Amino acid sequence: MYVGADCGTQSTKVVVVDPEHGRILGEGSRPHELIEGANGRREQDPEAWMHAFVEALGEAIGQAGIDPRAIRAIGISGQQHGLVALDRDGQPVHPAKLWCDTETARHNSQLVEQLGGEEGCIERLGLVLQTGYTASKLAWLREIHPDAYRRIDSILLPHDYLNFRLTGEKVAEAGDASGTGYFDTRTRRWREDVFNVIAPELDPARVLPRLIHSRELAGTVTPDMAARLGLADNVIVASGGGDNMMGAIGTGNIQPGLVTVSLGTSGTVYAYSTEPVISDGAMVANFCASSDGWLPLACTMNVTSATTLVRQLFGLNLTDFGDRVAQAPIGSKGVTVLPFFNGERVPMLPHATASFIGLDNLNTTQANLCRAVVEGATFGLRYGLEHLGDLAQGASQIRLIGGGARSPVWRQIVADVLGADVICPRINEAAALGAAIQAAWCHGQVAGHGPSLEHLCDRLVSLDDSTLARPDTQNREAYETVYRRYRAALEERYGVTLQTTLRTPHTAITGGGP
Ligand SMILES: Nc1ncnc2c1ncn2[C@@H]1O[C@H](COP(=O)(O)OP(=O)(O)O)[C@@H](O)[C@H]1O
Ligand SMILES: O=C(CO)[C@@H](O)[C@H](O)COP(=O)(O)O
Repeated sequence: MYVGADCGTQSTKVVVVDPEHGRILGEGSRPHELIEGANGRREQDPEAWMHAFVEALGEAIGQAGIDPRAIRAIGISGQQHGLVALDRDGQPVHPAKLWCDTETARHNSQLVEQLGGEEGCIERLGLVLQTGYTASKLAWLREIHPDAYRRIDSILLPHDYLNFRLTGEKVAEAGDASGTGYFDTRTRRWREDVFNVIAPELDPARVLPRLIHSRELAGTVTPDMAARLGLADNVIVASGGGDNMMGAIGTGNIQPGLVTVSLGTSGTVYAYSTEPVISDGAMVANFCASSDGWLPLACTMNVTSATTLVRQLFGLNLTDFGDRVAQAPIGSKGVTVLPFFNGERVPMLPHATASFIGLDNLNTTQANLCRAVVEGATFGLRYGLEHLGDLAQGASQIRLIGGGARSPVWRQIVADVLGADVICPRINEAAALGAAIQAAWCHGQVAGHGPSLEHLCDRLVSLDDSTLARPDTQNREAYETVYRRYRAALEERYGVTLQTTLRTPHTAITGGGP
């Protein structure tokens, strides 16, 4: 049996799988609290992740009805980019600053400038630094909390931290390391020179974790932790990876031709590539996959975070919210929402706020506002998809994951807006499943005779035909007009247009929206 856990922004989800029989045996989840403050501060206590993991694991094992001593390996997936800075006793020097924190926008702009602008970033890192990435969080800590900064002994990402708590080892792999901003995503190596620009007082050779391949072990569960979790001795902990990298594995997106879209707290759209992809701008991040290869990705910051705000404003539960969305027509009777409640990454507007545009005395209804926020969040993903150009446009199918994918009406909106067949895996918690699959892969690699990752994905990633949504021709046409309205609002309010060129060593792809 193998365990996969995904430490998302809102909760940690755990699955227990039996790859031999291709079965998911149990699932569990526990929420985490978000510490929010002025100026875009969004932080979490790393201890809360550990607590949630332990509780969710207990629930998943209980549901599976298995003896925990039958578990062979664990894989951890985690929200990307969070800064977990530890002192020499392994204690956080400050709460973890998260991917969705925009307090560090100024520090990010300064770093981009110091590195020679967007071109300089691409030359050194293979991508352009964004406010959400780890780098500016470290620069912020250095300036705002110098005492905490001085106590830094090691720097980890959220999933690296959970690996450390389980094994006592401080390691990192390329997928999640891609989002730090001090890692070259083409050569899959730390960029010590860039790290020195961000944190000149810290020695990267000492504070950065050792890099391992994603098929390698992070370590084995320590005896104390094994006793706490009821596990057998020497349970393996796989390298794990960022939640999007694990979502790719958990949706079988490990070779070119598929697109995965996640409707989580963030929205992400990504496609596997066998080569690094170089964008001439910041919209597409040339991240590495947590298997082999690369995972060019566009991330928007306001998906279920935005829909939840509107849903809660009207005091609706998820079912009633879905009903309201279904009651309104396409285009929400002229209401356009730019849902940038948290600021935004794609397009790069860290200081933006949300806008409700076109409200009048007839269209200001719960149904129109609920639908408009869902449409706005989905348009953001289309904008991201357009930046992925041919990498995404040739895709045969979109595999839809994340909490929002549970909504049938939203699935149809995604199919109509993105213009492709949309289907969900049977297991909604695809990142946790991907982590379990990676754990089984890694376990096999250590034994020297394990199944390939492709084989494991074939066995464990199954699609739920009842979730299939196909684009409807009339709806698509209607959405072209509504999407143009959204883009016009984006341009008018923020001067944002779509212009990007993606390159691999062999191709040049120009993305172009209407
Ligand atoms: N049927 C649904 N319709 C819309 N949103 C939903 C639905 N089910 C769950 N969600 C939302 O999904 C979010 C959780 O998604 P998840 O992918 O687990 O997030 P994360 O990984 O970022 O913690 C919550 O905000 C929840 O309200
Ligand atoms: O920052 C990114 C991707 O670059 C986000 O996708 C985070 O990885 C958070 O994911 P969710 O909690 O929304 O799953």
